[in-house]
Amino acid sequence: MVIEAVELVKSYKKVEAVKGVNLFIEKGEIVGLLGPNGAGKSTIISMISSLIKPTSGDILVKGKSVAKNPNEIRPILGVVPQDIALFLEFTAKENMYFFGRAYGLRGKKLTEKVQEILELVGLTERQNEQIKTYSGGMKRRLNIAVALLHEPEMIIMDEPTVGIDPQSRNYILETIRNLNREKKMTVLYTSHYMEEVEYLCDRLYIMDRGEIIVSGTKEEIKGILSQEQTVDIKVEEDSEMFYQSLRKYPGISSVTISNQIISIIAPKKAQLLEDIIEIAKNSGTKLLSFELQTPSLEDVFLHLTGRKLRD
Ligand SMILES: Nc1ncnc2c1ncn2[C@@H]1O[C@H](COP(=O)(O)OP(=O)(O)OP(=O)(O)O)[C@@H](O)[C@H]1O
Repeated sequence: MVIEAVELVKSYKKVEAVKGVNLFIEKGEIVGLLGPNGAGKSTIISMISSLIKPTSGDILVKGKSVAKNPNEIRPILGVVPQDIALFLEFTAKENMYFFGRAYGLRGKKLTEKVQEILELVGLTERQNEQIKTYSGGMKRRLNIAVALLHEPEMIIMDEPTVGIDPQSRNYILETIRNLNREKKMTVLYTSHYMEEVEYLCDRLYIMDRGEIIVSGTKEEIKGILSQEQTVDIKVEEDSEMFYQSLRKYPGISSVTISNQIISIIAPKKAQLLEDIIEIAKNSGTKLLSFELQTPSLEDVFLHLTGRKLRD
């Protein structure tokens, strides 16, 4: 096991940011930590990387307590923070040399490592430009490159694709996949984008308000909704009465509305569509279409919390 968190708690004066979290990450896995803003993801990462101390509980990295052995643990982990931690006036290459030296790399080894990693994140061509001229996505790619310089066994990424262009986002996702497949890198990836976690991760933990609300493989998690189905109902005009009547339908666990599409999570039963048509008729609502969806991780979150991941 590379990481094990046991009954991890972090309290601030007014908030209990992490409330007794247990999680583990095995060697070679890509594990996702998925949750909305404020769920506690960054706090967990800061505790794993020994930037902040847990209020109680412990984190073991390869069996050793982070709190007791921070200096032994840092070389094992490459941490990519949410904020860009780079020198904007420097070129990408200069930034890499600066951080490489800070990690103790010198001479040929440093030169080779810098070039290898710049190639990996797709910045070889632009390495001699000051990074203040870079796009947000390129800066994030360099941020990842810096975290890989000391050849960590595991990389921990805190929402590395927030606010960047789709091309850089895809590049980052592919880079992580390749690192895992080709270099057997263990990865902890946090995000509030369900699609990214779904694409990348073998196993995941879904967090909300400081707690892990569900964990398992994607299939296991979606299996929670195996007795239910998601139906998108398109209506001619939004109707409060139709919406409220649907909410009262037996077994319905969620009803959300956006742009004339009402999405429901309801029990799988043959009569469901007929019942919806009846409810629509009684509330004078004209239905335009139905679409049955396979449940997504977003639906599981909605089912468990009654809220959307990105509310
Ligand atoms: N230094 C701090 N002092 C007080 N409260 C804090 C501090 N750091 C985090 N919190 C609170 O702890 C909770 C969890 O925050 P955290 O940043 O870990 O969430 P997150 O899931 O990473 O969300 P985001 O994606 O917005 O970073 C939030 O309510 C936040 O306001």
